[in-house]
Amino acid sequence: MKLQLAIDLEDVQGAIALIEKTKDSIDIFEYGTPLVINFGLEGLQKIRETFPDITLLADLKIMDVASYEVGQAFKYGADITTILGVAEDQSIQDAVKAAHEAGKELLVDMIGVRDVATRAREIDAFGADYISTHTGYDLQALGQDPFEEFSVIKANVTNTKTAIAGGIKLAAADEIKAANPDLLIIGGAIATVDDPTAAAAEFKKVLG
Ligand SMILES: O=C(CO)[C@H](O)[C@H](O)COP(=O)(O)O
Repeated sequence: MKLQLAIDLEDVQGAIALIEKTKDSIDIFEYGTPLVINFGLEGLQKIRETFPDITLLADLKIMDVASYEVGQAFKYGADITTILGVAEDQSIQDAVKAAHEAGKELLVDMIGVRDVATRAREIDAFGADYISTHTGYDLQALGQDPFEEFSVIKANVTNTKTAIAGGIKLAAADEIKAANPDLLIIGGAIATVDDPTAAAAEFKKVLG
């Protein structure tokens, strides 16, 4: 199981400091959607220049103009970018093609998808690299978590690697182990605690 740290609530210097503190324990660093909105892809580029060798995911949550936007993520230093599962089939197919032609990877975020089983089978057939269940902050606030939907996704894909995200804490270690995703995406439980180095190391020790 790979561990991805989602960096959502920092500025670019804060993101750099967080990467420095956690890089011994983290496999993939996510330049989160709020950073994309606040600092653009120039912020991503600065992180890439600072850390040439880390694996970087740009969480663009693409909805349209897929080939162009996927290309921009990679031009500014990403190794992986994201498109929404609710986007048009054509957009997801274009995004997969653009990512693979660039020798990079695409993650499909299933946030907001209603018929998860059917869409998971379709995403699998499109050849995406990762498919992620994602309980967003707005539903986390209502007490929801991603584990039930994750099991539906896992049961409906054969080739696509699975990822899980949405308010996950280390207290859920047993559920995480049972779910056994290829990629575990953690934001606040590492990024917003007093000692991110220790929190990341603990996740790696228990689950990595
Ligand atoms: O994509 C996101 C929000 O849209 C977050 O990066 C993702 O939910 C992981 O963060 P957290 O563990 O804090 O929920």
